Amino acid sequence: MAEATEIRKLVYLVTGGCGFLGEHVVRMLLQREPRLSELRVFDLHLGPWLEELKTGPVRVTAIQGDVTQAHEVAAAVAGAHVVIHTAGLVDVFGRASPETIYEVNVQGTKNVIEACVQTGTRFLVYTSSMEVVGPNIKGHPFYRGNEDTPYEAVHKHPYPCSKAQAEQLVLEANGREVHGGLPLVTCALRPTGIYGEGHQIMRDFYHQGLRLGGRLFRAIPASVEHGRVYVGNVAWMHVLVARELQRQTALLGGQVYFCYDESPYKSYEDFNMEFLGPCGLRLVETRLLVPYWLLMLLAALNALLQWLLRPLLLYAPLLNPYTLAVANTTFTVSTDKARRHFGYEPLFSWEDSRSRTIRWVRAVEGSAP
Ligand SMILES: NC(=O)C1=CN([C@@H]2O[C@H](COP(=O)(O)OP(=O)(O)OC[C@H]3O[C@@H](n4cnc5c(N)ncnc54)[C@H](O)[C@@H]3O)[C@@H](O)[C@H]2O)C=CC1
Ligand SMILES: CC(C)CCC[C@@H](C)[C@H]1CC[C@H]2[C@@H]3[C@H](O)CC4=CC(=O)CC[C@]4(C)[C@H]3CC[C@]12C
Repeated sequence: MAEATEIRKLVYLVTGGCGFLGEHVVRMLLQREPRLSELRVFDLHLGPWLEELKTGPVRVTAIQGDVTQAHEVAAAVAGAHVVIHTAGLVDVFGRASPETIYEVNVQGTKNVIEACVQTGTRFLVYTSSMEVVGPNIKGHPFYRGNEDTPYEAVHKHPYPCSKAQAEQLVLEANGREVHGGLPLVTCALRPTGIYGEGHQIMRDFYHQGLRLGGRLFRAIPASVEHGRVYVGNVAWMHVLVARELQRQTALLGGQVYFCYDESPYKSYEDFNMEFLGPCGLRLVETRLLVPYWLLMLLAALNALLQWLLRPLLLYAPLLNPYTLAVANTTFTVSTDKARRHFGYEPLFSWEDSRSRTIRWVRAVEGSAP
């Protein structure tokens, strides 16, 4: 017991700690970071599940706050050794304005960096995204690429633009002098499409399938590969990189890493069927009935309706020209950079990731959409 208290001396802050990924990072830190003494969970909306975490050996501090408010961020960061910045506005459906997306994702990240500099926090891990690379607006495939694969990253949509800007800010901040005179050490993780327990879009597809009598209709050719990674492995990568950033500052500082695991390369829809299939849904082949030009037309119509209805109501369906382009462009990664740099191996096998996700979808079954 005395030993455990002796080694527990680190304070971590997780921004966005009540989100889909953030919750997994929080739980993973509590399970797998033995040097943790205090875990600060910062989010705009705090989850009630945080209460159950307050009984363990680590002090869990819930902080309701907004990353766009510099003073709130600085107060939360003060005294933390490590910040894991996952908070972000994940919106590719036109729910939020481009200004709001920029404010949260870019200004929020600037506030986190400045708070580290002002208060003397030295280690910052940023949750970036595959979207900072692509798919680009030209629809070029990125086929099993790695962090060094050349790719023309051209964005127009506010979400990837904001993530790319924020990532650049984080990487440029590496080496800046923080309060106390030591250098800031930063890195960025780029998950591909995350799946697993708590994944809202998977839940949406599941409920949509139930409404359609147990069927989903294929929209994207099976040959288009879309990179996916299990949320538990993404969380594990965050925990590991945060730990190793403190030990190997020169090697890891200023680096980017794709998040990867053993999840198979498949199309977005075929991949979802790995979980939705065992829960009773089937994917109906409709390629001949719904040609791609018709999907593009529907997506454009959705965008038009969104614009027309905006003064009256928020119309934000899953299908729009951007989501169609992302789903319809091959983007997969194949890399071992995280293994080489900080010894990352996925914690959950594909079988584990799959069965955990299926179990969660089954539990969602009774819940309202
Ligand atoms: N879901 C995915 O497939 C991927 C997500 N990412 C990135 O991972 C991170 C987490 O994403 P998810 O967990 O999927 O999203 P999420 O929406 O479930 O979680 C984001 C969290 O940030 C919080 N947040 C939003 N605005 C905030 C603000 N102004 N101040 C404080 N907290 C705020 C939200 O309340 C939420 O709890 C994001 O940065 C996202 O860009 C990257 C790649 C893929
Ligand atoms: C019937 C349609 C054509 C299918 C629509 C599926 C889309 C809603 C999703 C297909 C690909 C997803 C995105 C992708 O996984 C990459 C992402 C990374 C992020 O950082 C945030 C989420 C997302 C943009 C993700 C969003 C949903 C899709 C567009």
